[in-house]
Formats: sequence, structure tokens, C-alpha cells
Amino acid sequence: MAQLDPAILEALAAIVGETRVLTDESSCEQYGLDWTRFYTPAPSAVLLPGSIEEVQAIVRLAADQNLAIVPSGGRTGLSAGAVAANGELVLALDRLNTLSDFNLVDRTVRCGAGVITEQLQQFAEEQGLYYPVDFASAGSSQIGGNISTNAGGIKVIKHGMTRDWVAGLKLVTGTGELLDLNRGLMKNNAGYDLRQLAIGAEGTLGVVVEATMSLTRTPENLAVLVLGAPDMQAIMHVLTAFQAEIELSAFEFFSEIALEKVVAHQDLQRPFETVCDYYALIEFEQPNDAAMEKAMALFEHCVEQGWVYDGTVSQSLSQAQNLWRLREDISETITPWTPYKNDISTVISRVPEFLAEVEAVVNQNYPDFEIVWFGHIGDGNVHLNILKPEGLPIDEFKAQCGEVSTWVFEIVQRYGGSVSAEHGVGLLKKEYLEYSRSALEIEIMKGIKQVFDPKGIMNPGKIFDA
Ligand SMILES: O=C(O)CC[C@@H](O)C(=O)O
Ligand SMILES: [Zn+2]
Repeated sequence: MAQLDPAILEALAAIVGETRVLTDESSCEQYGLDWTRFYTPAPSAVLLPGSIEEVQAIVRLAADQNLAIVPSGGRTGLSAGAVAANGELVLALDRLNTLSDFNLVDRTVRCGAGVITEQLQQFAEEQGLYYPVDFASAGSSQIGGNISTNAGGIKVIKHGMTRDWVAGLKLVTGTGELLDLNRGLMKNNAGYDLRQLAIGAEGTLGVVVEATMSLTRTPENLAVLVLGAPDMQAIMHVLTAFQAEIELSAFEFFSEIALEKVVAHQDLQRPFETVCDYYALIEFEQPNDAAMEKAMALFEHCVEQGWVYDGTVSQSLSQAQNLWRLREDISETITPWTPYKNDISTVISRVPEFLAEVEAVVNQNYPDFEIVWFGHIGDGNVHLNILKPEGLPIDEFKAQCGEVSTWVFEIVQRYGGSVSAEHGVGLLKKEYLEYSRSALEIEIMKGIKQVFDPKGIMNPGKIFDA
């Protein structure tokens, strides 16, 4: 553990209270790492402020003493955006976890940065409303982290990403000043939208301390359909056919290998016996029988066209939930294989050729690698996971995956795609940022950081080296 000057520790304790400054090994390990397992946590201390004023006082002290800060939420990120591996102060927002000022007319609620995603979803439900941003880690991810990474998830096709639900944002800048951005307004064209700049900035512009989140109408009776298809092109035909007729709230996909692993390791059944190369999971509202009739007619049409070999539809909420688990449990299921992960995107229509090129380059060079494909096909965002072959030492695997990254990102660049569709850049993807962003864009980003954080103390080394 990096050592802090005792006088600084004392000053920090004077701000947050002695018991809120943690320097023991287990706290440093816990708070210094996110779900990216490739780094060794080494913060100098973990701080648990209880108010915005305390956050400001910490940041002022850090700016004065040139101490780096890593803002920390639920640490469920997969790009090492919340990793403290260089003696930073971890500023954990857990205690800013209140929901207040619910407004039914505006359909907004004020959230402390430490509010858990599921807490917001449940709160919305209690008000007869809905918070639609959802993903497998909703039980532990926090709103501040979701905002800082612009979390996406499984309903983006209909509801967009976190940035679409932030009506107001409070940000403590790198100098400890508090910005109150957009204040819940629906319309506000009075100059640059600094709120949107801070969203997805991965804590490099400041600490997100509070947000006014928008809520929406509760969907009526969501139905889930899982279909098996012969190839990715067929999946795209299915997407086009369904989207032409029905407003979908999700269109996800996974490969047969992904399904095999989930069924073998979770308490779940295959959706149907027919084995297909790829599966689509489609979700839509079913307020009346006509909606399901339309979906069934589309299903039959897809079978007639040869795009679909088999399918099943949920008849109850619990069946819908189990079908969802076939997709949502993939990431956790494959964790024991210490997978090499990629979270890449291109425009939706080019996904099949994009995926085929990536797969070909991996197969050609590493025929022993097992590739698990899944993701948000309706958004053009695919998750490429390569499982570590048994017996291959982790360091060798990592080195080989380094080569894979270069090939994959060259393909991403050729397709005008993104090296990080939803997980963010963090430490993990920063050396590849130039495959998605021009030198001028990166220079402008650095300039913006300089304005918000002149001392360069806010999550340094994440996204880019300033
Ligand atoms: O583990 C992954 O690669 C993706 C995790 C998550 O974004 C998902 O869509 O399940
Ligand atoms: Zn995802």
C-alpha cells in the first residue's frame, strides 16, 4: 500500500471523520479494483464522504497537495475505469445513497451518486413508473458510476443509454467547485451542454455527486421470444422484419457456445431442442392479444424465409425471466475462464461481416481459442469473449490476446466502429483509443480535461494519459 503523509491523513479525517478514512489492506483491495481482474489494487487510502461538501473539501485538499483521486461507485466496470493501482485516493460515493424530491409531473427523482441502480428501479416501480436502463450488474452498480461510464445495457434499442435519463447533474470539478448542470430542464439550449460532457467522462472531469434522473411509463406485459437462426445474416433479417412491425424493447443475441455454457453452469434449460449457430432474444410489449398475434405471424414469416429454425415465447413472467437469464448470465458464467473481453461496435447493418472478419482473424492465428459471442445486436454492439484454453499460462494468454487486440481494432477502425461500445476506455482500452478517435479529437478531449481539472488529479491515466 502506498503511504500517505500522516498530516494529510489527519486532514482527511478532519473532513470525513476518522472511521471514514480506510487504509487497511482488505479495504484497499476491495475499493481499489473493479471487475476487470488484470490490475493490482494499490490506493493510498479509501475515503467515504457523507455529503457533497465533504467531497468538495477532499478534492480541494487533493488539488492543493497534488494527490490523484479515483471516484468509485459499485466498481462493476469492465475497463478498469475505477481501478486505483498507483497510490491514488479512492473517493467512494457509497454513502451518498438517498433518493429525494420525486416529482410526478416532471417524472424525475434526485439521486445521490451512491444510489444502486436496482434501488432506483424499485423506487420508480413504487411510484408506478419505470427506470429503463438495465443490465446484469444492476444489483450493485451505482448511479454515479453509470453516469460516469454512460452505462447502456439490454434496453438501449428502445430507451437509449444512461445519458438519455440524466435531467440534471451535480459535478465537483478537479478544483473542488460544484457545477449544477441543467437542473432537470427538458429544454435548455443556453450554450454548451456540460452535463453531457461529464456523462461518460469516466471521472476524468470531476466527481459526479448527484443527478436528477428521469423516469418513464411502465411497459405493459413484456413478452420475450427466443429464436434460433442459421447465421448472423439471418439474425439481421429477423431484426429488420420485427422492427418494421413492432416496437422492440430489446434485441439481443448469443452464440451456441454461449448457450451451451450457460445451460451447463446455471440452473437453466435450453429454450428448445434444435441446435442453431446463433440465437436472438426479442422483447416487446404485449398490451393485448393482437400484439402477440403479430409477433407470431412475424415468427412464421421468418421460418418460411429460412431465417429461423426454431423458437419459443414466454407464457408468464417467470418464463420471460428465465429466457432473459440465457442471455444475461453469460458474462458471469464464463468468468472462470478468465476471458479476454472486447466490447466493440459498428453500424448495425454491417455487424455480420464485421463479426465474420473478427472471427476469421482469431481462428486463423489461434485455432485453439474458443470464442463466445453475445451482445446487443440491435445496437450494433457485440461482446467478443475469448476463453483462456486450459493449461495455457495466464501471462502467455494475455500476450497472445494483445496481438488479437491489434488485429481486432484494425478491423474496428476499417468499419468506422468503436473500441468501446459501452464499457468505457479506462486503463484497459486507452492504448487503442486512436483506432476510434482522431488525433484532433483526443487533443480536444485533453484540452477539455485541462479546463475542468487543471491539476490533472481526477482519475489520471484513464481514457488517455493527459
Ligand atoms: O462480459 C461481457 O463481455 C459483457 C458484459 C455486459 O456488457 C453484457 O452485455 O452482458
Ligand atoms: Zn453489454
